[in-house]
Amino acid sequence: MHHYLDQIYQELVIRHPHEKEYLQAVYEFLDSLGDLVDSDSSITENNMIRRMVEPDRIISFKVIWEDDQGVNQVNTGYRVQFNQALGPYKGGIRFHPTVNQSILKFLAFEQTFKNSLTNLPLGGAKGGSDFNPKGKSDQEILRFCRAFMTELYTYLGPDLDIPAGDIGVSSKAVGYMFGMYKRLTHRHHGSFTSKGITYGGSLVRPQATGYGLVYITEALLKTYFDTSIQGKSFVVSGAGNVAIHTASKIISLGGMVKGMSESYGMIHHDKGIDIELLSSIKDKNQTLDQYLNTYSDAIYTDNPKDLWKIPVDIALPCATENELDLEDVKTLHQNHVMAILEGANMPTTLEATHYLIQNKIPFVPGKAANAGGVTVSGLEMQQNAMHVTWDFDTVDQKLKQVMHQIFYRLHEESLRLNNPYDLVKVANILSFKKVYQAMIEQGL
Ligand SMILES: NC(=O)C1=CN([C@@H]2O[C@H](COP(=O)(O)OP(=O)(O)OC[C@H]3O[C@@H](n4cnc5c(N)ncnc54)[C@H](OP(=O)(O)O)[C@@H]3O)[C@@H](O)[C@H]2O)C=CC1
Ligand SMILES: O=C(O)CCC(=O)C(=O)O
Repeated sequence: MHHYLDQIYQELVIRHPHEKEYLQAVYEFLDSLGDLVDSDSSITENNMIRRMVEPDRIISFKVIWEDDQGVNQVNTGYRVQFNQALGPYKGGIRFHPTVNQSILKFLAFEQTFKNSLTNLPLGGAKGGSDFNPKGKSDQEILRFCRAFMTELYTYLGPDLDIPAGDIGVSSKAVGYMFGMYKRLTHRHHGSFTSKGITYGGSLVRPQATGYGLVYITEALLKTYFDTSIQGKSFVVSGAGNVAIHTASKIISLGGMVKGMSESYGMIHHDKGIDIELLSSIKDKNQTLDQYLNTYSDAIYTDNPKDLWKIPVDIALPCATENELDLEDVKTLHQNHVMAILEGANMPTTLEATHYLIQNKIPFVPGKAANAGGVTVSGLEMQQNAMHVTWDFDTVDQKLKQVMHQIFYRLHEESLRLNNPYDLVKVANILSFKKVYQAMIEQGL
């Protein structure tokens, strides 16, 4: 890494030695900026990058809620408001037992630069709690969401910070949080996205991240291979919001999804996953092995990593951070994978990312490939501000346009830099430039 950038990184290691996900995201980012720093001495003189890699603020609080047995439970809640140079803070809320400050800092950091790539006027944030919604009753989730919002609401608002959903935060949980926000503020305004359709949500928001990922996959296949999704085989990790909508869009375009996973296992169906069946298994809170009751020719294993051993044309990690490591990408490469695109945030380890770039396997990082979710969140904010509702096709077309714009800008820049197989570097450079310029112009 460039000496000056390495200095900044080493300072962060000393200040936050245990925040490995945050350090990983910052390392990947800084590692892309060397040439830019060499070409413009003002970047080192104004020291802006040092200010850019630390969040503006971290709000951390205790959440006390009552379970169904009447016992008080305690969790930790957070909101990391990373950067508001481009607009109000914006980013999802995650409920998962693994949530900690490091994970939310990495997600908020990534969100800042993802939002920059969309060209929407949005800053970056992320929040959440180590609360585990799995196995909780509806009333427990309601009580938790109310308690969480009671602590957080004062830091939110349509021109201040606008959360949305993420892992473990269903549209129901968003509704409970927004409902509490309104009780506390007496305001009904666009201070949340991924809301329900009946109270100001946007059509296409539930599908947006998955559809956006498929739109960018289409553009990549056309550009690098002059082909389409029709007849291509895929694996899609996860079986949540992003994965399910990714898989159903692929199938509707004539592609075949050969495998999907959850944290405890994976299902391989060589004739193509029946996504309606898989979704209904999920809706009934059943485990993936139930799929075999209908399709005895499918294979279930209790290791989600077996997914990456299935020979396919395209792999789409859509579950969680660091789920795709060096061994996995080597296996995919041996099996002649054509491209890998990140539906999740930072699902690929640093070593695996380097391997893909070195071996010229087209790879689109999450901050570009999964920007569809926040894009439609931006469109939801626009509709709320204008008090209008757009139909499905209108929102879908706008989403497609933004995703294609992101991809073609990255590709063009990669050609300009003579390195069409390093879209990580160009995503970081392009997103950096806009945030940097906005910070300079506002004297931040
Ligand atoms: N929702 C959105 O709009 C956006 C989401 N993202 C990112 O996409 C990813 C998925 O989010 P989302 O779909 O909303 O979350 P969900 O909670 O809806 O789904 C997550 C899914 O991933 C599975 N999973 C978790 N860990 C693993 C693992 N190690 N291997 C295989 N599967 C696993 C979960 O299984 P189980 O239930 O067994 O834990 C679950 O099926 C996250 O990285 C998120 O930050 C990015 C942009 C926008
Ligand atoms: O819609 C949003 O505000 C953010 C979505 C999100 O959390 C993400 O892009 O990771």
